[in-house]
Amino acid sequence: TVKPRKFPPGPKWFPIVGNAGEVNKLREKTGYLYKAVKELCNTYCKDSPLLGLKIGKDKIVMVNSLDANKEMLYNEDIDGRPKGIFYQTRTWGERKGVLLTDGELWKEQRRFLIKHLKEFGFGRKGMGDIACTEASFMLDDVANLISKDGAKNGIYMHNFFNTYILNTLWTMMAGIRYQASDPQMIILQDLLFDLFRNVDMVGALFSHFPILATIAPKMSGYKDFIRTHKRIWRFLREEIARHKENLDEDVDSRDFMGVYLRNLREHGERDTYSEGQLVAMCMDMFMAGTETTSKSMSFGFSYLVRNQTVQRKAQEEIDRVIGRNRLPTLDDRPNMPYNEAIVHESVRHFMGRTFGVPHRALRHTTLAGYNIPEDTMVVSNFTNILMDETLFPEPYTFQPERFIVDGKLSLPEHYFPFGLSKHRCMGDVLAKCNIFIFTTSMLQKFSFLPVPGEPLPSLDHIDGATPSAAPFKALVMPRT
Ligand code: HEM
Repeated sequence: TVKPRKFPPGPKWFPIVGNAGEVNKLREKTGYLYKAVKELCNTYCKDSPLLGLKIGKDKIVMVNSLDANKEMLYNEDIDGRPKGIFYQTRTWGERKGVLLTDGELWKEQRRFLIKHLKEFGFGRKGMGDIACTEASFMLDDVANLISKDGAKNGIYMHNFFNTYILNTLWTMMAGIRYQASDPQMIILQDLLFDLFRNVDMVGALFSHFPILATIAPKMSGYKDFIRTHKRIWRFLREEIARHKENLDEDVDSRDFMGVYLRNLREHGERDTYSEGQLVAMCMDMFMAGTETTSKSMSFGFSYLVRNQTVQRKAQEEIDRVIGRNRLPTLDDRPNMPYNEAIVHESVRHFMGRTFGVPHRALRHTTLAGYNIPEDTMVVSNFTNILMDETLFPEPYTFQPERFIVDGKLSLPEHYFPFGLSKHRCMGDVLAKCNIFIFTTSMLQKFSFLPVPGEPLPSLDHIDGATPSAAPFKALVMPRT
């Protein structure tokens, strides 16, 4: 309960629980974790860019200003990822993967993943082709949906993109795509939904209070966490086994599983390379790459339905640059600053309602003049940057124009929703490619209108491990 010397300001720490009670109360009152943090900042750190908390066993520092975030992201002493039951149990008690690891394993495996995805998946052509193929399937599905009678009442859009985003990732990882109605797709979506439920950006109840995993496994979320992870490990291991069986025949297959397994067969399990590591990396790609992208798109579309002027401008650019006779490709992107700006504005609205992936102080260090003890969790509060009205005027409106200067796309240096420096997002290129291809393909073929007699999509969102646009429908009309 005694705060370390010069620890960032924040509420008083109570024995055992720390500030868990106060944070929870505020979260319940405001409905959102980011609003709870904002209220605490207003009370305790008017003159400080940092808020210092303790939740159960964890010391947590929220980084609230632009400058302090840059300082933190470039400080190598804060390049760790949190340790503990939550972060290890997800990978059967060992630290594996690339999203929540640090040290040699993270460095080596991050390098491998980036190199091979560049060659086979993230390379412009491979990635663009996968997105375009998936977009065609998506357009067919929309056409089928709106040919049905019920479509007159609008189509739910807030989770519409999940299937297609998931397919682009799964194609790169395992060379597989599923129809939206395929039982495997339904299982996969269900697994991911469970994976995100009951956790937030800084962990779960049992990670702050590990004793609860033993004495109250159900109530603390531990039991569900284990159950869901066992299911996802099984799902991935089954696919890995299938890949292993076909490794000799599929010599040309370029998916990540094949590449990793061939590497293991050639050099054996060694250093940081293992089949378990492959399972963990696939899980990380799902966790980091699916909801982030599809939810950015649903925020984007909720605003496009609200703001028909933006939609019309995007369609004018699509008609002018591409026309109606062929689908958009990545080659069109440099000629379409307005649509590209829509991509960035969609991502801003998503990240502007959440926190970054937590870092951990690897050793005692300082940040913005405060002491940060070893093992403190340090978290970027993206709301304070991406929704700051001095940096992004009228932040809760959707204005692609804010990213356009003299007719060209121009991103300010305070726009870094994918992070900065060594832990920078590994999927930003893929995310931007998918959002561009999917959004322009949809807007080329269809218009998305408010449903007559129903309210416009709400500006409120649903809190969770990642924020979701509130459920909304659009009346989808083919463009003539
Ligand atoms: C709109 C979509 C996305 C956003 C806004 C986003 C944002 C971020 C952010 C803020 C981080 C943390 C950076 C840090 O800790 O300093 C991150 C890390 C990461 N992202 Fe993304 N991401 C997106 C899509 C993706 C996709 C599609 C993939 C994979 C295919 C992906 C894979 C990763 C991985 C593996 C990391 C961990 C990197 C590391 O620690 O070295 N992300 N992302």
